[in-house]
Amino acid sequence: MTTVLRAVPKGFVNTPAIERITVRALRYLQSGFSVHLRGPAGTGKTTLALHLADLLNRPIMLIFGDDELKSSDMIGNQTGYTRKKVVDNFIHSVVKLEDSLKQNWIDSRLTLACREGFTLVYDEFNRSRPEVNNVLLSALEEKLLVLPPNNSRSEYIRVNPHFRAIFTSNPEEYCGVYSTQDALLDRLITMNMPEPDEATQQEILIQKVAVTPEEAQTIVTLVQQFREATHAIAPSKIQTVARQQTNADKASGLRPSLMLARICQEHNIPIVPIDPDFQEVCRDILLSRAIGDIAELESRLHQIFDHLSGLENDQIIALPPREELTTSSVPNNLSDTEQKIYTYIKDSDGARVSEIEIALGLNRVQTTDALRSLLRKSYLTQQDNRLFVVYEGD
Ligand SMILES: Nc1ncnc2c1ncn2[C@@H]1O[C@H](COP(=O)(O)OP(=O)(O)OP(=O)(O)O)[C@@H](O)[C@H]1O
Repeated sequence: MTTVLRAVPKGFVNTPAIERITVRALRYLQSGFSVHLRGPAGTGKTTLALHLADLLNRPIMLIFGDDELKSSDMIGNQTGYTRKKVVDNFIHSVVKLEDSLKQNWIDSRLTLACREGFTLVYDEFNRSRPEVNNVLLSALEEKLLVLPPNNSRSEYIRVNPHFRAIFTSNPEEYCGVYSTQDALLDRLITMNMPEPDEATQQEILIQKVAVTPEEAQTIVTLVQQFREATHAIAPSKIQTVARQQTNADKASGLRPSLMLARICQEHNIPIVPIDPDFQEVCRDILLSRAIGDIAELESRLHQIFDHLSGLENDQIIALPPREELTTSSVPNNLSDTEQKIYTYIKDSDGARVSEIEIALGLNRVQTTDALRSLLRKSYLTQQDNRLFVVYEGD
């Protein structure tokens, strides 16, 4: 069954940068041209395509590009037939049978959109085989959609003047993407959608996930810095086969930023770079998206946590030598677990989360809860993945 979308895309965030591209695209569509939004994964192409389609105020037909897509999925096909049988038994001894078969044609999405003047959104159209997209050539240029030969109906339909098409695509070096025929590209106005600027990404996080502007800034900056750091790790390495195996390093930072913001927001995880829970979510979301040695990536990420917490080497509050310590007592407002952890870290001159767990026989939840509380009360600080006691008088 063909579904016609009438829904208004929810939560579309407009910023000056998005507004500029929207206005340009709308101009081209209003002048009767089809628009093609091209750019890396996660830059907001599909969201903008649906927003533009909504602004055109016509029903929307949505097609997703796919290697398995066939021409018949685009234009339609003959499904089954109607059989008419007339039995003439006026004279009982003579039986006359008249049998006729009529095949039924069912319009598919492109045909319906062309016939009715709907807006077609063809998402990631270059994931379909190029020959499948050939049917679009005459529809876009001559405004005729050619149908398979059939005796009972016209072999083409005139494209309704309200018909518009909005295409989106990822760059050709992406896995599973075909190069687009020049003839099709020549009929479209292609607009490159770069990575949204930081202000746009922050605004999307604030409006979609309801994080504060400071939290949005922390997330967007962290993701951005991590992407820059991992691109810088070993450019030569990234040219290798490994690069072709994943699209992650080519994708925008917007999607991981949205994931981070949503998870932290929904699970009350403080969006602060020194928080152990926040760091774990960051590790889960970011490390798998980068290429390179996992230990090196992790160390880069921790440098960024330190940097954003103001704990970079040159900014770290120097811990005084032990003999100069002004107090060795344990603060008295701590829970039992916090006291144990505090004492252990103090006695061992700093420790990693995993060392604390093993030494004190605690599980991850107990440890991170206590560490969060100690960090919040400013009894601990973090440097290069290790926790240290902050002594009175520092
Ligand atoms: N202007 C916007 N307003 C609200 N959300 C947005 C906006 N732009 C992008 N997003 C959000 O960012 C994420 C990625 O956007 P989208 O899916 O449109 O990107 P895309 O470029 O089509 O990605 P892909 O190439 O992987 O399909 C989505 O969660 C989307 O909701």
